[in-house]
Amino acid sequence: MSQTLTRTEIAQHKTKTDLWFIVHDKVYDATKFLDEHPGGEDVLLDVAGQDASEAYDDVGHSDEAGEVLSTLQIGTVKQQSGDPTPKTMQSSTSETTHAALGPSAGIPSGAVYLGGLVGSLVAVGLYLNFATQFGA
Ligand code: HEM
Repeated sequence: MSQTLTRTEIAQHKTKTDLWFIVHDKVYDATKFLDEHPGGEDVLLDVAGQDASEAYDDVGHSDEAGEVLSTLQIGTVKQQSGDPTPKTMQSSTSETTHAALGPSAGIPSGAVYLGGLVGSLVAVGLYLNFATQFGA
């Protein structure tokens, strides 16, 4: 079967008797598989109607699991302009933002060093002045 389904449509199938989810842009109907899942039905209910790609990969499922998964496919995800950006894209964007802020943020270290040096010289000067006056 190769129907294309929107994320909004998929999100409506999130009950024990009607359970879909997405793994890598493919849509699966896991309703019949709920009872058989070696990892239990709760984890599948947790991702019902949602994108389960990360959760599925995190477990390190076997090739056998992948074969079962492929028998449950009912379609693919229809890409829409309002869809959330993939995680990898988001993190690279925020890294760029940090990098852009980096050089302009904070005081240059040279200025801090110079400030410290001037401060020390003033302190030594005051001490010498004091010592000369009072003969310490
Ligand atoms: C229809 C999709 C899925 C299929 C066909 C499937 C299949 C399997 C199979 C065959 C196993 C036994 C171990 C292995 O062969 O890798 C397993 C274990 C497991 N799965 Fe899934 N799985 C699916 C989805 C998920 C999802 C979406 C999650 C997490 C949200 C998940 C979490 C787990 C966990 C926690 C285990 C237990 C591992 C253990 O006890 O060692 N599974 N799954």
